[in-house]
Amino acid sequence: MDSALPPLPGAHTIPHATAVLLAGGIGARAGLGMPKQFAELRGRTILEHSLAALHDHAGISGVLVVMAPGYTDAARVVTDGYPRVLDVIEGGRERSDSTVRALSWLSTAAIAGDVLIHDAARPLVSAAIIDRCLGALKASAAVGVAVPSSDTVFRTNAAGRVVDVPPRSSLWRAQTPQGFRLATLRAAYDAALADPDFVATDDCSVVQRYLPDVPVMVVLGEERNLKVTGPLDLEIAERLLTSP
Ligand SMILES: Nc1ccn([C@@H]2O[C@H](COP(=O)(O)OP(=O)(O)OP(=O)(O)O)[C@@H](O)[C@H]2O)c(=O)n1
Ligand SMILES: C[C@](O)(CO)[C@H](O)COP(=O)(O)O
Repeated sequence: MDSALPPLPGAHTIPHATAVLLAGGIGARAGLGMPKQFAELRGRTILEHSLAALHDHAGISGVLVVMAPGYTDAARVVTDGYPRVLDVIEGGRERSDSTVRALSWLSTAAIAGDVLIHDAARPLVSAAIIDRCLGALKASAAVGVAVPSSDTVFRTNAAGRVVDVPPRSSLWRAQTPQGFRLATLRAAYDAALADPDFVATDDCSVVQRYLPDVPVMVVLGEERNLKVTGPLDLEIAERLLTSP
């Protein structure tokens, strides 16, 4: 196979996927006055931490970066040093709209196979998590990464009354990356987009809801793979980056 890039060490033994790095949000809850993916932790932007984790993994053949509208040039300054970045494109209004844009770009580029979708807001993702996700994709068409919930979770109604307390042993907190056969994720989104009530905060739920016959399997994440959402998360992530 002709390739402009040398093969990654050990790449032939590891299953491969294209990665989508979702950085299309504006970071309203972080309150920084700019998308939080440009905040620096230990001298590198959150965007670069997340990008490097995917880019440098032997199982990732290329990374498509989906960026908040108006920030693609700023993102390219970061992605320039990463030759396996396929492109930087603009995201949509919601996270799921950004995924749809990525799926459309991948179709146009005739990229098939498996895809890992990762939040740029999770800069502490480890190679071990990516390994587990890629490994599980060999047998499953949809894979989520999650950690067992250490909190009891209340489900409430609009009045704030607790209507259900699911057993904690069945509750997991979803993280990213989430891995899919591209054809499966595309089929799920095709069905979702035909639903006028479609809302989703992650991609596994789209497969789970719209392709109920496709099992979405879970592999273990890590507590340190936190999502930088509010100001406190920035402090925690900064500290975690100094410890293994
Ligand atoms: N329209 C959007 C919204 C979110 N994301 C990405 O999805 C991930 C998880 O989203 P979240 O933490 O909610 O990020 P923001 O949307 O930026 O945050 P906020 O909701 O506080 O504005 C982030 O990497 C974010 O950049 C995206 O690609 N496109
Ligand atoms: C995908 C996700 O990170 C899993 O926990 C999460 O659902 C993203 O949610 P957000 O509302 O976009 O922060």
